[in-house]
Amino acid sequence: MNINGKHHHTIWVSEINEKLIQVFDQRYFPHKVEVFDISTTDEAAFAIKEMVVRGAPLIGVTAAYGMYLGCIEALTQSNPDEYLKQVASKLNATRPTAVNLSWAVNEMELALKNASDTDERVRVALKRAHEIKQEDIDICFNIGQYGLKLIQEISKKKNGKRVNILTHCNAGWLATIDWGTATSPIYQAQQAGIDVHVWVDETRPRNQGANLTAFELNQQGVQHTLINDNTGGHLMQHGMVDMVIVGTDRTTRNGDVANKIGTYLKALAAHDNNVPFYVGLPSSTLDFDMVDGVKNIPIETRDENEVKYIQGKVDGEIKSVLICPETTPAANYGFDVTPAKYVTGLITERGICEASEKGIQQLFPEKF
Ligand SMILES: CSC[C@@H](O)[C@@H](O)C(=O)COP(=O)(O)O
Repeated sequence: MNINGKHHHTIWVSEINEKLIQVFDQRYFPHKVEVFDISTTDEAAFAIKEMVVRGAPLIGVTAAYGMYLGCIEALTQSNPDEYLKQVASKLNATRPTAVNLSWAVNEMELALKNASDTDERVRVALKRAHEIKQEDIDICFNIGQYGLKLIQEISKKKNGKRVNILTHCNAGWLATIDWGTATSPIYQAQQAGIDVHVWVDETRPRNQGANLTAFELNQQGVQHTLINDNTGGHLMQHGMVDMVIVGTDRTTRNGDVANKIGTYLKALAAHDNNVPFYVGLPSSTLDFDMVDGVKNIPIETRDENEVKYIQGKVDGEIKSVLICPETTPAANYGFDVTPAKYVTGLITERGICEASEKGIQQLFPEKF
């Protein structure tokens, strides 16, 4: 999608140096558009952990390129195989909830199995990382095609009147490579000429809705309104939300959905008000080995200062402001799990299915 009218992906290999991976530094959007350089595996791990890049699919692709950098670093190691294993563990340990991370590292390890020597490994790793990146673009486009049909149906029912969609956090193109998951249907609806408007949850504590989703919708010219995190229920009670679309960091084989903290409360409000609640996801976010997400999905906890301070622009400078007594302790759970029974459907690259083992199996029989 575009920034200031120019098409970009969220991650790319430098045109002048094949050993340099570059990303937008998402810690500073919307105030600054800055590029962050990743030329070592430590920098790749830092970028994921510190949320220079974030969003499950982009975390996965960054880890894939991290493995490629690992293959380059392994060239000068006495035990390259052992070194690469350590790189895989280091990347896997950066963020626990998004399963795309371990999925991508595993895909890279599978591709590297057949490489004959360390030089060959570097070539294979770069090729596979490029493929994973391209696959994500195609997958997100397809999610958009299926999701578009849902928006078209609502638009038709409303005789072309504005379709109001609520989203939480950022499952937009900034969380992927292009298109996004939750936003892909929205962008495609906009391109199809549908009158679409997005309620953007600010998404405390890190405000990915305010900082990222509002930024990217604004850049694409999609009508949107920023709301604080507690507003969705009220809007739903008053018929002001036609559907909810969110992303996910891990969805279990029975359809339980882990996503940014606060998603569960939106699902409860949607359920109580008969508002359809959809989840857009690539199959790399499906954890086919796990059931009972509430019990089993590891939930990331982060630094309490993310809750105690708010980052914003003051007099032209990005600053953090304390919003509570300095000694008040804060809890910072990054994600919650919405049980499958509250999910109307999963929008995947292969179509839309029920959030259940049966529904997922119909689309991905080879995984069962
Ligand atoms: C397509 S992105 C899906 C999810 O990763 C997204 O909704 C989300 O919760 C992102 O959380 P973040 O902590 O910003 O990485």
